[in-house]
Amino acid sequence: MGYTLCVLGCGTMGVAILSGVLASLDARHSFVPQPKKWESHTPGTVTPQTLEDESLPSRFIACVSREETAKKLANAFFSAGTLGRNVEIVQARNVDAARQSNVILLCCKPQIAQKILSESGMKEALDGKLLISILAGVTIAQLEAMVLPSTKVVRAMPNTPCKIREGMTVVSTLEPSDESELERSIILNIFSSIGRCRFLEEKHFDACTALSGSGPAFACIFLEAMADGGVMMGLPRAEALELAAQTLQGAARMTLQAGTHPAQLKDAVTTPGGCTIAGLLAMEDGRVRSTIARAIQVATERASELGQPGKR
Ligand SMILES: NC(=O)C1=CN([C@@H]2O[C@H](COP(=O)(O)OP(=O)(O)OC[C@H]3O[C@@H](n4cnc5c(N)ncnc54)[C@H](OP(=O)(O)O)[C@@H]3O)[C@@H](O)[C@H]2O)C=CC1
Ligand SMILES: O=C(O)[C@@H]1CCC=N1
Repeated sequence: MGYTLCVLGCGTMGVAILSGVLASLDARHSFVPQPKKWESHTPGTVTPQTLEDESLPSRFIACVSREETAKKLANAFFSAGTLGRNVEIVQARNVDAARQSNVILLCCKPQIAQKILSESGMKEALDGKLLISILAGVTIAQLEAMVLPSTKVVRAMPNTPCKIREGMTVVSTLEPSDESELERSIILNIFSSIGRCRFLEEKHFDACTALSGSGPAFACIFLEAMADGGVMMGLPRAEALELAAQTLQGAARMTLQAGTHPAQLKDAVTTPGGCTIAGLLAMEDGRVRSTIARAIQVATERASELGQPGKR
């Protein structure tokens, strides 16, 4: 049982998603399976058990255009050592790969989508299938214009931490229908196995692209700057990075797990007349909040241009 998952354009994000999904399947299968209870099953109906089986990938195809990239991918997945779940790496054979697959994850650069989706035979290869696009700025309407009406197009905006199963993915909302039950399950199985996943209306996608898609880069600037400060004050570089990274992770987890508001967290650290308030005032003097918020604004505006041929 299980379906074939094809990654069309398997670069940084394709590898991150596939690696995370393979690791999650390994984790799932490392448990000793419990004997399943017999349950009545009317043919044609979808029980939770069959839904689960059908919504898990069991075969993986990764597509690239260059031989050099294919070789790099083979090494990456070989060294990942996933429990015998091989990834078939194909070069310049997108249509054939899509034909053999049930779910297609479009992970190429936004400007390559038109070229890949208009390859001879691609429309037919995608007929009746689920196409999940992670492309920044390319809308569902634009993608639907490139495929047959029978292809179900969904957008997702993941981020690089998917690779270690700490990702954040936003998926475009699905209209409730019988078919969307299995699609929802497939999408959730992919993205919630590699981090957090939530559905949001497509109108929010450019903002999500900037905030969580680009966000790891912004967070790394903050992380590096904190570590630099520690180095300036004499801490060894490696320890300074460890302290900064774990501190950011701790603060983020307190917000996510305990639901504590960041302002409350900040106030709890800030002893009156102490060193934290001295540091906070220095940050405010540097307009750190508006700088960070403006970065998200500018990145959102740029994301909206990435689907427009004249502005890429
Ligand atoms: N990077 C990120 O953090 C995020 C990126 N995104 C989105 O994900 C998409 C991919 O980004 P990213 O992974 O960084 O990009 P990469 O450049 O790393 O990956 C693109 C991949 O597409 C392949 N490719 C190019 N042309 C073709 C073709 N004709 N047929 C098949 N494969 C092809 C390339 O292979 P080859 O080298 O062989 O050409 C490469 O492996 C973008 O649309 C981006 O907007 C979304 C969220 C986060
Ligand atoms: O920089 C970009 O365009 C992509 C989209 C989100 C993260 N990287």
